[in-house]
Amino acid sequence: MDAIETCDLTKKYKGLTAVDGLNLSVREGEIFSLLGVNGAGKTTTIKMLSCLTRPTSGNAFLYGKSILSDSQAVKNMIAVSPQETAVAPNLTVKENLELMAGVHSFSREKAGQKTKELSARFDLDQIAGKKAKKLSGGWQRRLSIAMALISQPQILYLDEPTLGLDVLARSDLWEMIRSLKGETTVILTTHYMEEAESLSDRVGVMKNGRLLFTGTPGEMKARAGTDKFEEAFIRLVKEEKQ
Ligand SMILES: Nc1ncnc2c1ncn2[C@@H]1O[C@H](COP(=O)(O)OP(=O)(O)OP(=O)(O)O)[C@@H](O)[C@H]1O
Repeated sequence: MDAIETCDLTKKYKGLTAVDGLNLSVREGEIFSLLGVNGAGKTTTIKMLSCLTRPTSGNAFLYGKSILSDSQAVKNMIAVSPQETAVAPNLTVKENLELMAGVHSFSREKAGQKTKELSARFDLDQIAGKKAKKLSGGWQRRLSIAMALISQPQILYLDEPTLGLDVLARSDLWEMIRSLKGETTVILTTHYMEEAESLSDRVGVMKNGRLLFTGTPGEMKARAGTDKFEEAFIRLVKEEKQ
């Protein structure tokens, strides 16, 4: 079964069509990057898929559950790590993870167990007692992703996961994201083409609310007739008539 399937998904804001008849499928366990220049409709798509905003028309199904008629089931299977880091600055790393476990009403025992498990898995145990505000941007983002994983989501949305990070922090986060492959379906948005190429099983390119292309990074380069991914993206987006 596809993890996500959208059927003519559309969102209009007054005179503007932000997402225009999107038909997209994302396979279970893959890392799928949604690409597009500013205003292409990526965030609006993700907002609809997370039931944060209702489509004007069309529908989407997450593991067969409709965002329109089964939004509670959809919300239970997703987690989001937003662009603005979602950590509580004055709480420690451990407290942030426990707080998130509390949000999901885990028993104290389960909260402790999940906190331990995720801290160990993502090397957060060495900084468990540190306040989040004292962490570097890369570690804050790492914590934010670990917090999103507490509920064991089937689908994880990562919005610009390495925005503004230095090259080392970025490479560490890439490793973290790669480790989720096959376990959690990951949808990520990014403006860094190197990141999309390096992490994605498949990519989708949007422009003016429409999907121009879906396929592997290799297929995208072949389609655009270049061996450079960034160049392929530019060609695809520029070639499309306004
Ligand atoms: N709440 C809103 N009201 C009116 N217009 C909106 C609203 N949200 C988004 N838009 C418009 O919809 C279009 C798509 O926006 P969206 O944020 O989905 O694009 P994006 O691809 O995520 O861009 P970026 O890469 O800059 O984040 C844009 O023209 C934007 O101005």
